[in-house]
Amino acid sequence: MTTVRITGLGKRYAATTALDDLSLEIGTGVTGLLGPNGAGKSTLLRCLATALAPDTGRIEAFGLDPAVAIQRTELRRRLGYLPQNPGLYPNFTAAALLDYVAVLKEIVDGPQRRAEVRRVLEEVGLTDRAKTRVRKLSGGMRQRLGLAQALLGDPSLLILDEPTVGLDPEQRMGFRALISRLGETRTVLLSTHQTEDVGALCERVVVMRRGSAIFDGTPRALSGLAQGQVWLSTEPPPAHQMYWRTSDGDYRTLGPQPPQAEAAKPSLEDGYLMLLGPEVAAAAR
Ligand SMILES: Nc1ncnc2c1ncn2[C@@H]1O[C@H](COP(=O)(O)OP(=O)(O)OP(=O)(O)O)[C@@H](O)[C@H]1O
Repeated sequence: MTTVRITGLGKRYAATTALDDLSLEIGTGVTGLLGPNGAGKSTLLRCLATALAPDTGRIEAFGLDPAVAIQRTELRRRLGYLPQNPGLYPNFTAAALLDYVAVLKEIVDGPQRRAEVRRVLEEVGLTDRAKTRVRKLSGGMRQRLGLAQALLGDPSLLILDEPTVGLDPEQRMGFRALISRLGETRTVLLSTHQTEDVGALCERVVVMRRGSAIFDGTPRALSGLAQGQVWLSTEPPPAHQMYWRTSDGDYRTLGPQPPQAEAAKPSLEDGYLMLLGPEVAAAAR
């Protein structure tokens, strides 16, 4: 079911076009945003979180238009946002910070607020750090606290800007399980640079480049873009080809078949790199 409709969204910062006539419909479940640095992912998430007003175009979420003040307030009640740099007050304890945000989220009843703070701490596995000051938490713990504040009030729309950044592999697994579960009944839009996150988490992936969506489909369809174009060999391919060394010491090549190379099953990363090929190759030079 479509819950968010974005139509012709545009945003410029001086001479930079961050969003270029972007249209997108998002529904219940987890949708992943992939794209190179500067593609406009954070700008899109900020606009959706009502933290930034677009220059042109329209957003409609749960039938609410954030350009209209009263509807914007109602939408804010229904969304949780994890920004790229959440700026958590360093001298607050984890629990005090969540209590503070819970007040801002209009959870005014004391016992209800304390129960909600306990619930979100539990969700992100930080119960034993409730009394630790933010400045003493590790980067991964701060990231989990950032997610916890987004979960306060059980929002229907979760907007998560690079939620798995700074997490170790075990925490990443835990986060993926939590986000997948949240996506069963909510609309979750997240940005990431990790193609594995998208494969593990998202029913749908949107690839952005220079403010536009250049791919919109399932993770399987994104992998499929590299079908018949992925090769493994023990010897390096010709230098002009796009290739890299794998952890097994083999060479993985994208594009035409190099000499003595065998066909390999495409991964999501292969599909993504095929899509962005010329740009990635140019950046590597
Ligand atoms: N506050 C700002 N002032 C000026 N330019 C900005 C500002 N925020 C973003 N930009 C520019 O807008 C473009 C899109 O940036 P944005 O942060 O949305 O991209 P992104 O896809 O999230 O990138 P990343 O993956 O590096 O986080 C970039 O060229 C960026 O330099």
